[in-house]
Amino acid sequence: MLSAYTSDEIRAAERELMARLPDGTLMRRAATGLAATCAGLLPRVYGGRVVVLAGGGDNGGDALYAGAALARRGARVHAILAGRTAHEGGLGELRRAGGRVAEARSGDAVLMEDLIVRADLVMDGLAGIGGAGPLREPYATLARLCRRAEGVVVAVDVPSGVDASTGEVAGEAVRADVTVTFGAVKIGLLIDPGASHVGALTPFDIGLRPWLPEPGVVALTGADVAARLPRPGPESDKYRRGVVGVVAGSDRFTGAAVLTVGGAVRAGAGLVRFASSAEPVARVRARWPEAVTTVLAPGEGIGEVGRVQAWVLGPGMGTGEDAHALARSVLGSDVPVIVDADGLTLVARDRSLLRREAPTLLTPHTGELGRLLGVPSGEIEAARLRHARRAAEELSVTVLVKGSTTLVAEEGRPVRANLTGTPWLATGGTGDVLAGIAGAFLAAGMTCYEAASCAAHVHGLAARMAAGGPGEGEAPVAALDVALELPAALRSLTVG
Ligand SMILES: NC(=O)C1=CN([C@@H]2O[C@H](COP(=O)(O)OP(=O)(O)OC[C@H]3O[C@@H](n4cnc5c(N)ncnc54)[C@H](O)[C@@H]3O)[C@@H](O)[C@H]2O)[C@@H](O)CC1
Ligand SMILES: [K+]
Repeated sequence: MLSAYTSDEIRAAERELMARLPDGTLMRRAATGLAATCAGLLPRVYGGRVVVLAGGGDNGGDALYAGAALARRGARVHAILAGRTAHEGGLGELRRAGGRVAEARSGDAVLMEDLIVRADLVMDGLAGIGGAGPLREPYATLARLCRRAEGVVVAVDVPSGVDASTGEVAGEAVRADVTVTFGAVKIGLLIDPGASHVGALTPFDIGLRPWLPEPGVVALTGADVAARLPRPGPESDKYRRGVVGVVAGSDRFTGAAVLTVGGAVRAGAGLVRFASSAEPVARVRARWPEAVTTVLAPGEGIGEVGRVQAWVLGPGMGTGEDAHALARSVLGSDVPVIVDADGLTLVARDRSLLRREAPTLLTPHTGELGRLLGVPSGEIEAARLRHARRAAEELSVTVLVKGSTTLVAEEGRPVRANLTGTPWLATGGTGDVLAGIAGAFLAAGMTCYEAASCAAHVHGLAARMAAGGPGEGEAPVAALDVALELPAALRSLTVG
């Protein structure tokens, strides 16, 4: 399990550790790790062109010390100082190692731009966990110039401009190829928009672990998911493996039903019971003969469908009066329910639907979450963590917020960030598949929190496999491809 922390938590741990070590030890450790990573990224250290962007704080200090280490190995290092002051020790060491220094406020702008664009490696030491609010000038201009860098951009601790505690980006921010982060992963490195500025995340241990608190955000690894997934034993039968009920689709939207059932079937449900109007039932029967189907008359509830251990409610079911009555019938059951898509619209209109004893998992994208909370979706995208937590608290449910970073929030537990997502997943119908997967896991006896976070992981993995790896040439995926790839994704997970 990967644990992530706020800036304040990291600082508190640093204070504890620093009190037990000679002055400057931690920065030395950090700079040594940073220099080693940078050396590995340069085609050749000797003669390599390195630009160090140094802010006025300790983040700049790390970068200057690391620059000095590279200069001692023969790299041609230029530091560009963004602050009115710079870390004294780091600057002195860089100068002694033969590094050159320019000041962003007074130096030749064209020359500095040229240095950044043509460097083999740019180290972003503008701001780390001490960064606050949108980057001011000249920090912002330097961060912007990094986009044009032809060489590799290495963020020191945090890409400057990204809020280390939340992943929020209020203005200009560095887009790094690699981020070397010290002591522990910061929350903002896992959550978009911050996460998409990180590049390859490279944690470097400086010994903080014993002083870190319980994390507020965590991410499951493949081994964590493998250890949690239900595996059939010799005693298993379809009922023990879990019966998922799916209420989805309508005469207008039949595809959502096929995809949701597909997600559940391919993720290993013992049995899927599908209930809807005649047209989606016909489509589901044709595509998934494994499913047991029931045709519901308009306004009819789920009374005759048979026993299930968890329901998936919503994809393509419509939002009219009959759909509302059906939703009430499903949410009136005493088993866990996943509410997705149209189900979320119904719940946003009538929150009384959520008053129930059994657990509920909502799976909104940011637009749907916006409707649930009465907040524009742009605000949610800019501050995902805050809104995911707020939704879980306000609605007293487990919430899985879909999007470029999928988050699972439940009151009293760390938020789980999913790391397997891929931009290829941003295509119609993939959410239906995700709801089906979560349904299969929930019916097998997992909690909403575990089922949601494991489903997000497996869903992302299946999408990546369907899209092909970077080496193989990537391609767009369709939602059904993701469902079909699920067994391979599940097979690839091994308990570590
Ligand atoms: N505290 C420690 O023991 C250690 C700290 N380390 C480094 O120290 C960093 C934290 O250092 P600091 O607390 O000095 O803070 P930072 O260096 O992260 O940030 C403060 C600097 O950024 C500038 N700044 C902040 N927000 C800005 C904005 N919006 N626009 C323009 N400039 C802005 C400030 O003026 C100041 O110069 C960590 O991220 C890490 O890189 C490491 O050396 C490991 C050990
Ligand atoms: K930085």
